[in-house]
Amino acid sequence: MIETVDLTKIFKIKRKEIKALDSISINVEKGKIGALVGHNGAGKTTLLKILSTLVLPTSGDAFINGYSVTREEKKVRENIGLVTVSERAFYYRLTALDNLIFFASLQGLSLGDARKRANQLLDFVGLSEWKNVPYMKFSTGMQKKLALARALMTDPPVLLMDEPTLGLDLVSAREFRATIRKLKEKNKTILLSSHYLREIEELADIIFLIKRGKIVASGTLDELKRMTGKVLEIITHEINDEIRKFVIYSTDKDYILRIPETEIDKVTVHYKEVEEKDPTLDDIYIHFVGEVEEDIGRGRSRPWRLRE
Ligand SMILES: Nc1ncnc2c1ncn2[C@@H]1O[C@H](COP(=O)(O)OP(=O)(O)OP(=O)(O)O)[C@@H](O)[C@H]1O
Repeated sequence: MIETVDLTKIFKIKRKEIKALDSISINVEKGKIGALVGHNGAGKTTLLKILSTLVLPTSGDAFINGYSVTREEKKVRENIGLVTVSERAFYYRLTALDNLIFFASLQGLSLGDARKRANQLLDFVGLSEWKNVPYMKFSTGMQKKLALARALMTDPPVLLMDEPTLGLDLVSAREFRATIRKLKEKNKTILLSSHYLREIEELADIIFLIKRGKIVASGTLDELKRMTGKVLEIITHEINDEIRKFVIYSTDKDYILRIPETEIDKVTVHYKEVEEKDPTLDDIYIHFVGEVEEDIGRGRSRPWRLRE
């Protein structure tokens, strides 16, 4: 299980303070997949780093299977596998197999056990054929698979993945998602961050929407859909700053917008056609997270009204 309680992280650079996480409380139950979703700089990586004991929180605490990241670092490390995006995480000249054996030896596995486990995991992530190839020849997809294999070397119950499919082609991303689903079947608890809403829709049991270090909404996809309500799909030929974030498609003459019913009273839109739809995760994201700059320098000096 993964739990955070009022987790706050403030970075201090010279005299400036950046609140990367602001009182975050989340919970991912055993055997479930949680997804962190938010803009660049929202705080997702910082949260994953705190959970993997790489960064200490300023206040609050986080627990991996009940072990505190601030007081029981060693126990936490035994319980987690971290999959990060850094390509420099492996030795370039060593083969995939030797890399895994090297890292396993750091974690205290005997050479025999490490070799056996490394071979099993290379098979599990689909890299068996490449096990004797130096890491420097690996594509991004293969690097990610190897990072996952390394995270699984000690068979940890909890996996933390920062953008696991970033930079992967369609087929590699699909394969990677299938592997993540297999891990769920093995009862692993997973927290991942992603920018790909389709991926989150496919994988996540619980979704956490983060905006500027705060959780602005969380729940299953169905719960978030209910919170967002119906969405109006509108065709209009006029656009303004208030509604720009809702545009999903534009032609020479028209814009197609999707605006949650609950927000329609707050904006001005002259429309030609309107149709009521169920919300997608894109609509949910725009509703709760929106544009990060949305409220900077744009005072809402008058109430916005829908006019036909
Ligand atoms: N070591 C650090 N020192 C100072 N500020 C930092 C540090 N790490 C992160 N930050 C700041 O904390 C905030 C959150 O960053 P974080 O990397 O956690 O966001 P993110 O949601 O993972 O973004 P991305 O999607 O771009 O990876 C940002 O404003 C970032 O600039």
